[in-house]
Amino acid sequence: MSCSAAAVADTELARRSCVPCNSKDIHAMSEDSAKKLLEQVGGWELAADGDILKLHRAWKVKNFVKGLEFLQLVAAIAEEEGHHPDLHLVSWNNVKIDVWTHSVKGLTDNDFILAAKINNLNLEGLLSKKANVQN
Ligand SMILES: C[C@H](O)[C@H](O)[C@H]1CNC2=NC(N)=NC(=O)C2=N1
Repeated sequence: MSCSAAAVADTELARRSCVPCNSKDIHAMSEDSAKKLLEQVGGWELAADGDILKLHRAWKVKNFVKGLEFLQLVAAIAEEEGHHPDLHLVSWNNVKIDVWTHSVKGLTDNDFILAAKINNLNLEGLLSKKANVQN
């Protein structure tokens, strides 16, 4: 059985746990570091919000209720990890998620760990078949 490099890397990040964001040792990473880590979280892109770098991904879901189910799954991971993304359900069937570390106004490993864990969710039955290339 073959497995893509991205899928393997996703799993490595997904096995890690987020660390508390209020530590003094936590700093926003450079854009170059973020670009390197981005290769390990398929489907996510970097988005600059003013000076703040964020991770962004969008999915098209079957309907509004399936979108809410999706967000509940993400919320459970966020609570487990103590790291919380910005969640959007837009125009009834578009789930959009931004992940960033509020305390440092930028990206940390926590954001990539969370993105990898979101990528590992089983979204069977939730996504629109037409519009999603990945997951
Ligand atoms: C104490 C605790 O780690 C912090 O309040 C957390 C909670 N969740 C968080 N989530 C995100 N995305 N960024 C934060 O800075 C953050 N802070």
